[in-house]
Amino acid sequence: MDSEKGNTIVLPLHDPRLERTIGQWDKAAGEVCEFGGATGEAGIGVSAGWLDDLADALSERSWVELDLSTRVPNGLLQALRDEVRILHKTESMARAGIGRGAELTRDRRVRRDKIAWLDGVTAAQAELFRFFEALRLGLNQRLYLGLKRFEAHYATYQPGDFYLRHLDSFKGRASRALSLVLYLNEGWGLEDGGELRAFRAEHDDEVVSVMRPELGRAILFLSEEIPHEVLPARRTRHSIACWFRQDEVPLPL
Ligand SMILES: O=C(O)CCC(=O)C(=O)O
Ligand SMILES: [Fe+2]
Repeated sequence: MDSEKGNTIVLPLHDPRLERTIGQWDKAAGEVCEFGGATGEAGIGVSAGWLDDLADALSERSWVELDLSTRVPNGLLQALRDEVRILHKTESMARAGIGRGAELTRDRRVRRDKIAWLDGVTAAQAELFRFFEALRLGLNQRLYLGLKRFEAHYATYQPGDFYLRHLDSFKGRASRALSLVLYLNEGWGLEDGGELRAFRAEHDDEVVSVMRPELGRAILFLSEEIPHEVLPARRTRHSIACWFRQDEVPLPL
């Protein structure tokens, strides 16, 4: 049992901006749209060519930076940002831990963010989950990762909050295989800090990517390969972290 999940609050938001997003997935997808939405009515902006590019980048260097603002409708990004803001303002987010279940520890020396798990119930989350599912299926076909499911949480870092260098998964656990972080902050400047720094590999100090957590930007990386850290934020910083997992039932990290 994941004690963190008990703190999730679901807000039944109706957001008219989302209605405009139906059909925009197709537009964003370009010529080929591989997967329909769960109900079949809305195509998703995940084209075969784009999946090929992602798979190539992941197999060559284990990470890839993405600008999802050209693929994910802007109304959806804004609706997700509004959800996390409401969760934060209503103090509905719980202090994040490290590990799971019996191994869960909340060590403020390591990470200071607050989180709320997504359950896909609001319209915005349901749409985002269709996008994650299309990614899962498309990358499984190309990389044989055996991704069985995904889990995702909102995270909020307040000024001064950080997350020290870590791996999202330990080798051989067959749990979290692929990490995706999607950022939800408009007008994030260099002076705002809070960058994600990704390193080449364990025991390697070479920085391979520095991400400013701007709305719609995202990074995808192999959970067991790429150590990363969140530098101290100087402004409230919102994001969604998603992990594609190889286990059918939740196991510790
Ligand atoms: O928010 C980020 O940039 C990364 C967060 C992270 O590394 C994590 O939650 O495991
Ligand atoms: Fe991480």
